[in-house]
Amino acid sequence: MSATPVLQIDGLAVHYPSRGLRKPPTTVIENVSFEVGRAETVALVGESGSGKTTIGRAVLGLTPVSGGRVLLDGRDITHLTGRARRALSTDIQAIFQNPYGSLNPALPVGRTLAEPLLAGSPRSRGEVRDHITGLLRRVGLPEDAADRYPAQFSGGQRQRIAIARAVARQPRIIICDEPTSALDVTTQAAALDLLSELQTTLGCAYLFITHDLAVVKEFAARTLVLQHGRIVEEGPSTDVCDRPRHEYTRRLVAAAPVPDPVLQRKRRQQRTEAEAEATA
Ligand SMILES: Nc1ncnc2c1ncn2[C@@H]1O[C@H](COP(=O)(O)OP(=O)(O)OP(=O)(O)O)[C@@H](O)[C@H]1O
Repeated sequence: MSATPVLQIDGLAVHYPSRGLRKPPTTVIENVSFEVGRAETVALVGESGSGKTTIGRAVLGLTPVSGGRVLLDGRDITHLTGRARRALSTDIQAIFQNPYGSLNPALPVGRTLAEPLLAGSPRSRGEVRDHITGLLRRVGLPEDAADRYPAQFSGGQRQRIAIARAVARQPRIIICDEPTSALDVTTQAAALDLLSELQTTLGCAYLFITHDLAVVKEFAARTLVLQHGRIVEEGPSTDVCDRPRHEYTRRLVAAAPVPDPVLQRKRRQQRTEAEAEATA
């Protein structure tokens, strides 16, 4: 018997109100269904405006769902609000494109990282401090980073801080909405390596929203292609990237740079390890 997926999206629909009183709401997502397994990375690609971010926001409870269900470990979380929704932050986290906007500039990094920890079970100051030091080490930042402010870090370092915050309470799944697209190529590769490593050690799943097929192929086991709010193609990332069926993926593949084979091998190895641990 196969294990319950971490995330199940079943017939999801999202409508936004249209401008103008007489106009019916605009359908942005229609009848979208997919699953994400434990320690699995599923990529969500599609042209701008196809609804990728809206799906991520619906999972995070930031956008109201007008139809269908969102299940976390088999539990229906579609319409949870208030305290019940906040309690889910242990299990679902997000990393967004812009590390500049997603960290509070007025708080030292240590305080930002302490927030999710303090929101969980009670801990002493010493325990929190130790945990923060461990998190910073894990994402490759020095201990004294805790006392500095976001403005004192580079874009790549800030994204590492955002990743540290997302993994602080070992969530079941992280919604990654173009987490590397604001970074240069080297920093992007380092951030993806970090996410892979964390998946191997922590076993968290990723729903990875991106426009970058090279990233998809290296990082995600499966890929969903979205167009006008519907899934138009889905399968193992190698199939979607090597034998694209849809016009959008064909165009993307034609425009994608040739991926680095060494990096690809490393990512495949990490994925296999994470999957083996998840099924052990
Ligand atoms: N708050 C909102 N109110 C009304 N319409 C919205 C709102 N947010 C998004 N939309 C519309 O929903 C559609 C999907 O937007 P979404 O941001 O999910 O697309 P996307 O695939 O993530 O695009 P991109 O790749 O450019 O980030 C777009 O047509 C957008 O204009």
